Amino acid sequence: MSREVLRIENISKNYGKIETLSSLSLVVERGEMVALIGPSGSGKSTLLNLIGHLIAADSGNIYVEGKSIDEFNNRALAKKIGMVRQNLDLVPQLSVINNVLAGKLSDWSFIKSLVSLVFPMEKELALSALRKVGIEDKYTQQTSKLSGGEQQRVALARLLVQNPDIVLADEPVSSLDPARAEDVLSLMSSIAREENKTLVASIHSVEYARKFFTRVVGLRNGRIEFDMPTEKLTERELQILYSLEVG
Ligand SMILES: Nc1ncnc2c1ncn2[C@@H]1O[C@H](COP(=O)(O)OP(=O)(O)OP(=O)(O)O)[C@@H](O)[C@H]1O
Repeated sequence: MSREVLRIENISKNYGKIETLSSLSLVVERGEMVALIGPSGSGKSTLLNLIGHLIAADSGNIYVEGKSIDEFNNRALAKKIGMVRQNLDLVPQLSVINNVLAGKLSDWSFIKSLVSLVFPMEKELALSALRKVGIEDKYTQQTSKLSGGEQQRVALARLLVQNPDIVLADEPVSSLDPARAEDVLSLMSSIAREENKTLVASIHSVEYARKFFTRVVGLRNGRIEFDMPTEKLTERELQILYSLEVG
């Protein structure tokens, strides 16, 4: 079986006159952990949103396991791709367990989904995900009452229940203090490794990119500046990537 899970071919995306991504191509193989780094505004979130099919490209193609992303319906795509975003997309008024089970919604009928809001179904599934992320004891709590770090864990547990092959994460730890950020990243990368998932995440900290990812892609002005195994990354590439343009 081919190891290629994601192929991005000549993707361009403009917002008005701003060229956000410019004929960008990237191939990702199963099990890779790819960190997208680059200055603010370089196009990291836009790229992730395109792969997650939240926005459409102006031109170019994206293939998931060899099939064009446009050929997947929402349910089929949710089995392949899951996303954790800055705002986490959790429903604050719901209990932790109901937010976790939302990862299963694409599999369930509308009625089953509604009933599950009152009587959490597949409780064991949700509890085992919460156990993996270390907050099983909080399952009945209202999600809004949890700390930022705990809410990140709820989002990770929801992802475990959704169980997609490819995990996209947009700044997954930007709102956390360093100790918690390391905790969440280490959890995320060990889950990805154990379950042979593919991880593509935008990350501001080069230090975290080095520590938790196998491959690093540097974006600047919507183009790939470099793409290499993390251990090969040197100060020189970083200086060019983050240097300010004058004039
Ligand atoms: N919905 C939008 N409407 C207009 N412009 C947008 C929109 N989304 C992104 N852009 C522009 O596209 C460029 C790239 O934004 P993007 O959020 O992808 O960058 P980023 O690398 O993720 O930045 P950051 O690290 O600050 O999150 C920016 O110039 C931004 O202003």
